[in-house]
Amino acid sequence: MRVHGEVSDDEAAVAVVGETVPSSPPPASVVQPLVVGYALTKKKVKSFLQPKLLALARKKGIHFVSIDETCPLSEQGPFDIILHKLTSKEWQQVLEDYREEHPEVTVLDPPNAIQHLHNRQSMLQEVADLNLSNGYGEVCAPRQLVIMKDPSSIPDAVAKAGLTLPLVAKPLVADGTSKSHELSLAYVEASLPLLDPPLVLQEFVNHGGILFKVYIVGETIQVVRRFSLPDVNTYDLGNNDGIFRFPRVSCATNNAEDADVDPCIAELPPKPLLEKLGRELRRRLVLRS
Ligand SMILES: Nc1ncnc2c1ncn2[C@@H]1O[C@H](COP(=O)(O)OP(=O)(O)OP(=O)(O)O)[C@@H](O)[C@H]1O
Ligand SMILES: O=P(O)(O)O[C@H]1[C@H](O)[C@@H](O)[C@H](OP(=O)(O)O)[C@@H](OP(=O)(O)O)[C@H]1O
Repeated sequence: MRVHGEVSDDEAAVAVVGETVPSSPPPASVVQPLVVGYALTKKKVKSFLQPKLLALARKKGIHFVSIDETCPLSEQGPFDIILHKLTSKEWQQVLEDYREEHPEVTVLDPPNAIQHLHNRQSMLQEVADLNLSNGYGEVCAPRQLVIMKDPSSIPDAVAKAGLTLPLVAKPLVADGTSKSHELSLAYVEASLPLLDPPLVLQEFVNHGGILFKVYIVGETIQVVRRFSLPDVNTYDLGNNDGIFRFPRVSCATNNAEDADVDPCIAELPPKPLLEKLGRELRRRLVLRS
């Protein structure tokens, strides 16, 4: 990387989304901007590269440049970092080739590391294998089962695996599409053949209707409180046929920061536990951030 550390407002380079990188070297007294090339879907550009973030980046001397996927990557840049979230096989290959040619550029994250995260089975297996507990608490994954096809086989598969209803069903592939974020809930066995494989089935875990979403970048941890599915009781179990679908249960608009909930439920998870979780997951998943 060419530049580390912050620059003052006066020194900061002007970052414009989609702007090309200046090729002539700056005077020695001017700090070079950190150039982040980004290859993101339109949806992600809209949600992520918001004016507030761009203004902050500008202050810090970080320069975002749009990558044109239709042109050779090596002819673009130079970049310090490539930030990407595209899933095609061709793009993964382009990135792998680029990484070999440009080991000095940080690719966030390397395609082979992300493979794990495109599949909920492999992603959650890492959590299940963590076996993490310290003086502050414990991290576990709900019991789960993968169904690849044939919805009519689900009741038998569930019985064989010893999973207890109700079950949540999540698409196996987590590729950033709206469909991949859909969640289904089945209370009774007769509803299970209505599900749509390939999917991961998980035991429903009562958690007081509040979820903590943990964002980790390097050593920085940010936890937010969101509304979630309410607890299930025995009445629900006997009175809900069919499949209940939830598109975005704990999305940003379901903010529960100021909700009037039992402090025992709303209390944030202990930081030392989250620090250990972040470190362990990063190591196991070979992720950079
Ligand atoms: N096993 C479970 N028991 C009870 N509720 C669950 C369970 N798994 C997920 N949920 C609920 O479903 C929501 C979506 O879960 P999912 O695992 O799809 O999260 P996610 O992929 O991290 O979602 P996103 O990144 O889209 O916010 C959670 O926010 C939570 O409210
Ligand atoms: O807004 P929060 O609560 O942080 O939830 C995010 C999800 O965790 C991400 O998985 C979404 O990104 P993808 O849709 O690319 O997976 C991401 O999608 P977005 O970038 O389109 O907003 C968000 O839904």
